[in-house]
Amino acid sequence: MTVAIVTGGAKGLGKAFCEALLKRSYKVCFCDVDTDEGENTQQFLAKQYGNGNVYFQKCDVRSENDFTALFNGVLKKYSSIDLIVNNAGIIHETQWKNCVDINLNGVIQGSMLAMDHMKHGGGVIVNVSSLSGVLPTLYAPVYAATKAAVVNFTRSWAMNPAVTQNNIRMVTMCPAFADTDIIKDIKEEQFQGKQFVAPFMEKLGIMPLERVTEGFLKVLDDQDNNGKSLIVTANVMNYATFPDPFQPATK
Ligand SMILES: NC(=O)C1=CN([C@@H]2O[C@H](COP(=O)(O)OP(=O)(O)OC[C@H]3O[C@@H](n4cnc5c(N)ncnc54)[C@H](O)[C@@H]3O)[C@@H](O)[C@H]2O)C=CC1
Ligand SMILES: CC/C=C\CC(=O)/C=C/C=C\C=C\C=C\[C@@H](O)[C@@H](O)C/C=C\CCC(=O)O
Repeated sequence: MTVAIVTGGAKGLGKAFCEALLKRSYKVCFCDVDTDEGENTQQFLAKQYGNGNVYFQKCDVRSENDFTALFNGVLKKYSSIDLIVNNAGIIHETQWKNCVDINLNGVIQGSMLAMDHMKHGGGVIVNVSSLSGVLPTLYAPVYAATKAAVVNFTRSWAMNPAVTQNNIRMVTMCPAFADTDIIKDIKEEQFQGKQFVAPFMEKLGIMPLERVTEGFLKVLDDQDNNGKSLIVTANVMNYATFPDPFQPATK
C-alpha cells in the first residue's frame, strides 16, 4: 500500500494529481482550505476509485496546527506516508504576504513534516513551483519569488544528508500555463500589470491538465531526479539546468 498526501487537491492540478495517483492504486489523502469543494471532490473520486482509497481533510497550509493534524489524521488511517505533493498555491500580488504564506511557507511546512516522517523509511516530496520559478515574470514578481524559492528550497534540501541518506527524493515541478481556475477570472489586483499576462499566455499556450499530469508521473517515475526541477510547457518537458553547486563531502 502506498499513501500520498496532496495539498490543494480539491480542484485544478491537485485534483488531477489525485486522480493520477488513484489510477496507480495509491491511497490518496488530499487536503484543501475549501471544505465544500474538497468534500465534493472526495465524493466524485470515491465513486470512481472506491471510498476506501480517497480521503479528504480540511487543511489550510498556512496553519501549522492544520498541517500537523493532517499528518496525524493520515498516519492514524495508514501506517506510512510515501509521497507528499505540496501543490496548494495562489497568485496575488496585492495580498502578497498571503501569497508568500501559502506558496512558500506552506511548501516548507509540508516538506518539513514529510521529511520528519520519511526519515524512518524514505519517500518522495514533489513541490509544485512554476515556470515563473525559473524565469522572471514581470506581471507577478512576488509569485515568481515564491516559486523560485520553492525551487531552491527543494534543490538545497536535496543535497543534504538528511535527504540523501534517508532514501528521500525531493523534486520540483515547473509548469507553464495550465487550464485551471488560477488562470481564469483573473483580477487586476492580482497582478503587477494584468495586461502583460495575455502575451505570455499566447506565447506559451495553455496546457490541458493531462499534459501537466504527464509531467507529474514522469517526476514520480524518474528515480534519479532528486533535487531536479521539471519544466513542463506545451512543447517542452525537460529538467532545468543550473550552475553546478559546490558539493562538499557529506558522507
Ligand atoms: N494553472 C497554472 O497555470 C499553473 C499553476 N501552477 C501552480 O500549481 C498549483 C495548483 O494551482 P492550480 O491547480 O492551477 O490552481 P487552482 O486555483 O485551480 O487550485 C488551487 C487549489 O489550492 C487550494 N488552496 C488555496 N489556498 C490554500 C491553502 N491556504 N491551503 C490549502 N489549500 C489551498 C484552492 O482551494 C484550490 O483548490 C499552484 O501552486 C500554482 O501556483 C504552476 C504553474 C502553472
Ligand atoms: C496567470 C497565471 C498565473 C499563475 C500560473 C503560473 O504559474 C503560470 C506561469 C506560466 C508562465 C510564466 C512564465 C514567465 C515567462 C517569462 O519569463 C517569459 O520571458 C518567458 C516566455 C517564454 C519562455 C519559453 C519560450 O521561450 O518559449
